[in-house]
Amino acid sequence: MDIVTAQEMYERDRVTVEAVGLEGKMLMENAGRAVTQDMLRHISPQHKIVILIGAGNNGGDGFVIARTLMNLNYDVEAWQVVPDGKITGDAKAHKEIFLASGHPLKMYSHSSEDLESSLCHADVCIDAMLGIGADGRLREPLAEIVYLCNEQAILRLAVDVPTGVPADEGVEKFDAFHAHFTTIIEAPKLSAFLQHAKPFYGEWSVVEIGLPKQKLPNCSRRLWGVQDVKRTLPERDAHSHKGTHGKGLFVGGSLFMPGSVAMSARAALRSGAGLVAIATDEQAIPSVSPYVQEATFVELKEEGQAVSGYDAVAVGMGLGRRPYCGKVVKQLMQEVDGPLLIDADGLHLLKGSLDELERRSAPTVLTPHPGEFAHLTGLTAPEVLQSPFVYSREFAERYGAYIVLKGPSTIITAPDGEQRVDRSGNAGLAKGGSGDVLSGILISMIMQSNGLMDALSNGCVLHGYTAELLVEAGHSKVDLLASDVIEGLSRTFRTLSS
Ligand SMILES: NC(=O)C1=CN([C@@H]2O[C@H](COP(=O)(O)OP(=O)(O)OC[C@H]3O[C@@H](n4cnc5c(N)ncnc54)[C@H](OP(=O)(O)O)[C@@H]3O)[C@@H](O)[C@H]2O)[C@@H](O)CC1
Ligand SMILES: [K+]
Repeated sequence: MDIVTAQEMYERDRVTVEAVGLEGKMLMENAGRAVTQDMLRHISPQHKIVILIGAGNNGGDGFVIARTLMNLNYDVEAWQVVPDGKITGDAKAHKEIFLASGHPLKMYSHSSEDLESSLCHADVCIDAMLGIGADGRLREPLAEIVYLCNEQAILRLAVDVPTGVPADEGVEKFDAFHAHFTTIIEAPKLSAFLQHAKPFYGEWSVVEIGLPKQKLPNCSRRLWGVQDVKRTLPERDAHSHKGTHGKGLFVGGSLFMPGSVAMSARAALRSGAGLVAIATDEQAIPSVSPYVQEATFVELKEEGQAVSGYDAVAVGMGLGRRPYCGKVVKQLMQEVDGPLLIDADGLHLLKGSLDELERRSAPTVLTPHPGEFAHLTGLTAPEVLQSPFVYSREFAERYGAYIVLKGPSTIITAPDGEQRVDRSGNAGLAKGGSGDVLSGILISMIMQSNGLMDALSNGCVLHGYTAELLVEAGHSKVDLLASDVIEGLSRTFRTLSS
């Protein structure tokens, strides 16, 4: 599923009208009816419903929704919250159809307390005030109405985008309608994945309104989910041997942090890697080896490691930040001629060798969380969280690297700017060790897949989906451990292949 900016959505609209002659008015009818159908999951004929209708096409959708619900005999009060003169074009046409159908329309005015009283007595409030056309902070009377709606103990449903939420990234502060559910039209907008905007959407779903998929412009961003994994996960060949599934090297771990690299290596094996070697401090080997009996070990040396003969290398997990570790990361960037994944302490140490990153011709994968990415880029973490799509694309393009920007919505970016978003997982993953497990799964996928983007996207979903399955099967989001996720991978692979 594509993820779009407001501009890209308008472009899709324009192409649809031009290429196949589906008019705006017809699209609005489709949109309103599809949204109504979706919202019927949350409302019943016993509910008192208030629908708030704004000036633009989002308000136009509102007229269609109100008419459809009234035709179905739902108990609906429709409120136009802007002056008549503001309603133009397709929205005006649908207002006329609404009125011609004999339905009553209430008008909001500043002095009116009626809306407040209606909201007080209602069970459900549908927000069709403002969609992707939102521009700047909410102006009156919308700001006041949104405040009123958010104050009520009422089920709040939003059409396309909750009023006040910018469709795109880059906006720091806004007030908005706090929806429990949002029905998004055609494609989720960027803000549905931003930490500070996402809560306003509540749970969201997407409805199709008849845009001609074959004719639409290509989109460089898409959502990646379990169905995509099923479609693209390589099958294990019956005639394969351990070499077929790759030999990975994990460089990391130290006397006081032996667990990280051990978990990465074990996660790689549990997700299908053929062979795994670990380069770590000599003193750490006795504590790591019982946990990953299948691995072989090499001593991590200040003067450099032998890196040939591996299909992929990961560095950084539990490595520490001792002065010589920076040299280790630099040497790997210079000498690893296959995929190199840099995580955790490796990312911290990378900051001093970004020129090496730019010089690499083999693929490099960086797996930062927003704080690590902020450190790498010189931005602040809030800046990263406000515009993660644009900053990760800029960095990926500038340094020719793959970026896996981790979070509740993980954004995976290729050096050519292609982006994929993985929303799988739960709060149980917000724990030490989760990143190490993810790195192991990613290395394993990289070694077994043809394309790097599929490998990274599938790896992220496998990690998150495993946490979901574990919580479904009895774990809680509180007790879940990173090591549970490793052992849970067997259930995930079984589920995916059934
Ligand atoms: N394929 C599609 O995409 C389809 C899209 N469709 C729907 O169209 C929606 C987009 O419609 P849109 O472009 O008319 O914008 P929309 O969000 O209704 O707002 C415009 C109005 O808001 C006002 N306004 C702006 N900022 C404001 C603020 N801060 N505070 C207060 N007011 C503010 C602005 O007022 P003005 O600046 O003129 O005073 C203007 O009148 C989209 O989300 C979807 O629901 C479907 O119908 C069919 C197919
Ligand atoms: K809305």
